[in-house]
Amino acid sequence: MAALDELWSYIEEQFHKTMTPMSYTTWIEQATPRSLENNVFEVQVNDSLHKEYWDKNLVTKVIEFAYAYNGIEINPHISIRSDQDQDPVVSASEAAVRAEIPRGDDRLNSRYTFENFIIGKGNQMAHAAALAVSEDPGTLYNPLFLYGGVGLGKTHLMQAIGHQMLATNPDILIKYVTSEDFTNDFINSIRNNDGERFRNEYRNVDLLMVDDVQFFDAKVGTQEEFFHTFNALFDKKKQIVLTSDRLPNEIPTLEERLSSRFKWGLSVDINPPDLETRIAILRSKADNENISAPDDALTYIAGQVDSNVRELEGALLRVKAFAALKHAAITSSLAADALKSLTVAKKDNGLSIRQIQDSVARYYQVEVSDLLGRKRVKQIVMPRQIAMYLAREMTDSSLPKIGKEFGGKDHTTVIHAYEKIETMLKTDKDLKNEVADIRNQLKNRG
Ligand SMILES: Nc1ncnc2c1ncn2[C@@H]1O[C@H](COP(=O)(O)OP(=O)(O)OP(=O)(O)O)[C@@H](O)[C@H]1O
Repeated sequence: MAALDELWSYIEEQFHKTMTPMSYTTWIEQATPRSLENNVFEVQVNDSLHKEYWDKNLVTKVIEFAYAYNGIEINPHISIRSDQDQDPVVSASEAAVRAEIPRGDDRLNSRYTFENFIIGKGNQMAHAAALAVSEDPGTLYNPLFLYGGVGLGKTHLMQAIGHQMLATNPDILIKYVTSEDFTNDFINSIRNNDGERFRNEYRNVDLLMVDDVQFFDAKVGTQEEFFHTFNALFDKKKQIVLTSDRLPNEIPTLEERLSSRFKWGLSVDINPPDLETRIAILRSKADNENISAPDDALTYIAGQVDSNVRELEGALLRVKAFAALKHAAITSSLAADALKSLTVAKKDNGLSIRQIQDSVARYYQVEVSDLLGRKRVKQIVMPRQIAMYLAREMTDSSLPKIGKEFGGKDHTTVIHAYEKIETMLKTDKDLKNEVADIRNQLKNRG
């Protein structure tokens, strides 16, 4: 093991000297050396994209470094770690010294940099793809197509590519537009009879970023114009980055020739962040904005908003404003007060936590007192977590209230139960059916 650790330290040191801090964080810090036997050097990485990058760009260097270190020729073998040994949530800014980023295109948001992007399970592949593109634009993945739900960081990652490319070479030309801007520019160019200026503006850039291509106008030849823009840039090996809320072939108004081109490069999705990542995002946001908030308050907020980072950030700002109004420090109970109206949703009227506990206990043939107790046997832990999950899903109760009604448990216990069941429901069909049964029983209660 010692030989492995020492070799890895040496390799890390060499990469540290030669890579940008952000690349080092993404490619090296997120990799784990596993073994060194018969000169086969096993390294584990997060996903197929990291593996591809390693195989293409880093393996040869590792061989060279190892040879320089002890004169032995090793054979690196890069494998993808399984889901269980994932090591998510990397705060990029922790490890990376903030790169000197010159002022870029005025339309770029200065906050949307790689340094400000928190990497977690849902976005690590998209992040790695974006970083790879910024290091090697126009060749590796062209176009890069980022897709996923609302407010999950697609625009942020896309603009981070722009910032990073400008940081590497301030002379490059970049352009960021939404698909609607493109349409308007095109229509205006026809109206003003200056098609040439329009074409110059779009076809002479090194990086073209088009946000929200699901809104591409189906009329007035816009898509035809974009088709020619795309071809012109692609032929010159200029990088194109696109975002959308879904895959190209799922956009009904998108012409087939565009949709097929959009798939030429790499399409990568961004999924909602898990609890740990949400807390890390809030912590980074709080630090950046000098908001003093204890961990449990951030955990509480992260438990309330789970599928949209923009709303998550909004919730933090709301708590901050509420604290200022009350002249009070931020705590988890203040956060609960501030966010009360967020949790009052369209939920089943009049359903109590007690009714949920009764139904779940009956369904799994356990005692309600077991659900409220602290026994850790599997036959009880699962129904208890399911009951907490349903209490969160089907009532307006706050997390602390749910915790209290489950025998005085902490709200973090409720959040963990919720997250666990939510994750399991994605893959476990039996559990899905059971939870659906209980929901139906509760809905049809007489
Ligand atoms: N992983 C992350 N780390 C830090 N901030 C993030 C992260 N993901 C999203 N954000 C922040 O969340 C907000 C919304 O992100 P963004 O606008 O990029 O989302 P989007 O996916 O493009 O949304 P839309 O579908 O509405 O276009 C931004 O303020 C962004 O900085």
